[in-house]
Amino acid sequence: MTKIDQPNQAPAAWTPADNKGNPGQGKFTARLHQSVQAVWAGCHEHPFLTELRSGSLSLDRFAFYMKQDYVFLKDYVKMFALGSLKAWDLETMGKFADLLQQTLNVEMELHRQYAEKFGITRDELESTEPAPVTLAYTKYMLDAGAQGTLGDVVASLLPCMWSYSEIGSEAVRLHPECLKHELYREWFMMYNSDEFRSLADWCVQLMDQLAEGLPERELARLEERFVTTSRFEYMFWDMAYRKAAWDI
Ligand SMILES: Cc1ncc(CN)c(N)n1
Repeated sequence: MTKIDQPNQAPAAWTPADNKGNPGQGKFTARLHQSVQAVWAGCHEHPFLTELRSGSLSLDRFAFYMKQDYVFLKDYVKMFALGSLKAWDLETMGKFADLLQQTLNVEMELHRQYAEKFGITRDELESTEPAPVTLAYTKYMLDAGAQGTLGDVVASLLPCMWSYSEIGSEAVRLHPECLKHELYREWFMMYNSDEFRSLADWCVQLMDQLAEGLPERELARLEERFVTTSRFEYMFWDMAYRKAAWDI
């Protein structure tokens, strides 16, 4: 397995372009990973995730997360539609179309079944009002995708896949006790699965392909997308921990 096939670790080191116009070395995703080190570390160490790993997270906090995540997923799948729309080759168009159908018809059904184990009904999921952070995150992502190129779609989506894959695999590797909780273990198994890892892998590789040969101005915009949605990932954990809905 090459480094790039392991989305849970940063790909080979990145050096920026110099001021004589020479391009930087290494993978663009290494630069992205470096730029969010502190944000992702903040996610790993957020009480929502430390308590989820130890099994001490309260069920009402997790239920809040599940409901907001359902709202999130509805817009997340629309990003796949945008990916298919903005791609130029049939293979990438097909991959995004498959992801759309898989997520909409398989993963969201699994989410509904999993939510039932926490006493959340399907009606409750469907009628969940987006909390401010969920709304800001999903609308930012959809706007970035709608206004931009396929690179913007992928840069905005990448933290969703890559950070969750890293969270799932690091949890199981470093805190195997996370698999002991009768309800939360399923969550860790999903994000530590080979399927999820290969999805994150694919997205990392696509990002590097799309970044190849782009001028620094465009790379900087893609980096900004990636950093922004990474920050939203952090805020999503924090929102769920605080159960931060509208307070007015
Ligand atoms: C907020 C959020 N971000 C990412 C994922 C992983 N698809 C998720 N389920 N929810």
